[in-house]
Amino acid sequence: MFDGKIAFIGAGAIAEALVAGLLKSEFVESEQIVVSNREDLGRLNHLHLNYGVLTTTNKELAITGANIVILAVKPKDLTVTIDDCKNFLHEEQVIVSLAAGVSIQTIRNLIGKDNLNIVRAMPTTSSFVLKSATALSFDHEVAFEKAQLVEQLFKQVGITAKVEEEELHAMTGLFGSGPAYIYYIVEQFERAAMSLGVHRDIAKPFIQQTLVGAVSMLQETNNSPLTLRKKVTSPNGTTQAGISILEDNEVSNSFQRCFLRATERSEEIEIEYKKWMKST
Ligand SMILES: NC(=O)C1=CN([C@@H]2O[C@H](COP(=O)(O)OP(=O)(O)OC[C@H]3O[C@@H](n4cnc5c(N)ncnc54)[C@H](O)[C@@H]3O)[C@@H](O)[C@H]2O)C=CC1
Ligand SMILES: O=C(O)[C@@H]1CCC=N1
Repeated sequence: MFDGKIAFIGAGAIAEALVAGLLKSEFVESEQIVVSNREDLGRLNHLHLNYGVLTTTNKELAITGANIVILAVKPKDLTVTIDDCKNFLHEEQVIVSLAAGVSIQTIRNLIGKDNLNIVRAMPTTSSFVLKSATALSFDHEVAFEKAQLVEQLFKQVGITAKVEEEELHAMTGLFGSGPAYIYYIVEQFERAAMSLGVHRDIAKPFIQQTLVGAVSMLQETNNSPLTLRKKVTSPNGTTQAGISILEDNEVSNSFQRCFLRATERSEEIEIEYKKWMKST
């Protein structure tokens, strides 16, 4: 149990997933969380009504007294957001940026103060159900106990790994975006089930059980995905026929290109920011 205050700046999808997860884990109580965003009062009301957290559009109110400040805005909004927040940020706090691709150095420059504790975290929306896989990267200046606190926080909502900052690009392209790739596959199952005449009420639990079953097999047997796939695939059977279509269409290459492109996009965001910083 944490007895301090957490401020979220940005009230979108990932902020909600983290708020829900942290409350579910009982790491904090709702009065210890304050969520702020620019102007969307509907969004703040939603969070207040559903989670009981404090909400405000006033960033000074949100940040004052907070031990942990989580920047949960899109990379494109980070500059303006930090500009609004920087007067209230100080070295006693730990500042956690969730923004894909924006480096610690850039964040430090935007805030324009020394001795800040800056951490980058790349959680997933599965924080909502305490199943995030969160990559963490710590600035060398982060005090030991602050680093521990951040790690403890993200461990409440899933698993964590500490990585070098350069590795965050790949961790973002693979795992930050990861749930979306899985949902995309589920969408394909749903489409096919519908067109093949499987009733929606049956298809939905069957698709979910197929995913859960496969994940449990990976977790609970010591078998590789290839071994497990081979056990499903009978010679000249249905699975082989299905997989042959994926292979004919180079779906494996498409997946590799997808992960690479997502990783590159994170790198591009970093470069775009650095260029922009130089030009101002
Ligand atoms: N959605 C996801 O699965 C993940 C997102 N992230 C990162 O988290 C950040 C937020 O992503 P989402 O929650 O998906 O975005 P979102 O668009 O759902 O939410 C962004 C929030 O920021 C607020 N905002 C925008 N400008 C602001 C300002 N000047 N001051 C205060 N609030 C402002 C918006 O009102 C909105 O509530 C992004 O940088 C993204 O890279 C990281 C990991 C996973
Ligand atoms: O799509 C994005 O840019 C963010 C980062 C990882 C997940 N969502």
